[in-house]
Amino acid sequence: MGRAHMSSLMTDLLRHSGGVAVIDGGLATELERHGADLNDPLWSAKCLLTSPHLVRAVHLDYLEAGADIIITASYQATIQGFEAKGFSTEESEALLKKSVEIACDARVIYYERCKEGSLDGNNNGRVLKLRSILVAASVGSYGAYLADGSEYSGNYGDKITLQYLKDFHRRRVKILAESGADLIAFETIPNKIEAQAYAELIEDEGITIPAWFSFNSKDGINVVSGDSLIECVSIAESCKKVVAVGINCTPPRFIQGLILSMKKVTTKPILIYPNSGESYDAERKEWVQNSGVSDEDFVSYVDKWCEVGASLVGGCCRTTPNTIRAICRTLPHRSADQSC
Ligand SMILES: C[S+](C)CC[C@H](N)C(=O)O
Ligand SMILES: N[C@@H](CCS)C(=O)O
Ligand SMILES: [Zn+2]
Repeated sequence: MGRAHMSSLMTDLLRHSGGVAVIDGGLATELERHGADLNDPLWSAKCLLTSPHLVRAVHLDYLEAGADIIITASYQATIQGFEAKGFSTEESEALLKKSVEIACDARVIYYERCKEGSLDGNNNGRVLKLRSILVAASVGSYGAYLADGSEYSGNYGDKITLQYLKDFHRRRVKILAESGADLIAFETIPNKIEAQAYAELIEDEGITIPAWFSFNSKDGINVVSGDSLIECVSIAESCKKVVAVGINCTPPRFIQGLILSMKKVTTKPILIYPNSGESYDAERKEWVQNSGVSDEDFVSYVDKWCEVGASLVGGCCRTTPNTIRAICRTLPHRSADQSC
């Protein structure tokens, strides 16, 4: 894929979707809501082994809720993590590819349903609209691999160098880039060193699909490690293969201020997919109940986010297909053709 084509992937999607594209909601927590047990070092990637059909069904639910981009179940899928479970390197690489295949299968099924749905005219509230859909291959941070909630602290210690992080992610990123995904979603990036590692890696390895960089924050000012958001976003800004930059898995109340900060240093499309605002107990691998916002409250922010500069909006952990459906309904250019 040439450079021009890389940047046109996102501009074309935004043009087709009327200026704002919709990202899916939390995949992992939706799998959990359907009964999956994620209390495992692989977290959601465990479902690639135990319940691929459920992963596909959840991708489909998000497409039928109106998402234009679905994110694969590879957030915590690493070759090192699979090998620790006894899989060979080849098997581990195949599991990474499988995460993308499942999402691509869901897209094919969705397009078939669109054709059938437009024939029988009864969509039961589902969005069945032939449109551009992108599959984003998730890459969670080194902290996610540690499976101790480190992606909410970003404190890796002095031993974890830039070179270490590049080597940790290298093979996984190459496999995902060649798996048929449309782009790579570097998500929940907790610190500057990991952003730098990704930026160098995609250049050094000649990665041929575009990427987005998405950071998380717990104070509405900096990224979770305390590193400057401005410096983190500047790394993304200087990387030509990065076609969007933004924030995910962060409470909705912080988002508006974070968009305004990012706008000072980026001209790239800004993406926003906050969590429900609930907090995560990393030791118990459980969410602290009743600490978040309702779908209505979440959606009440969306217009403002778009007004101040967000071009891609969705949800992260503990948001559901209902959240995504509500986001689509609130976007004026989409509501008219929701039930095609
Ligand atoms: C974004 S957090 C909720 C992801 C889960 C974490 N890496 C864990 O394994 O507990
Ligand atoms: N996209 C990820 C979560 C990132 S915090 C997933 O739901 O698996
Ligand atoms: Zn999340």
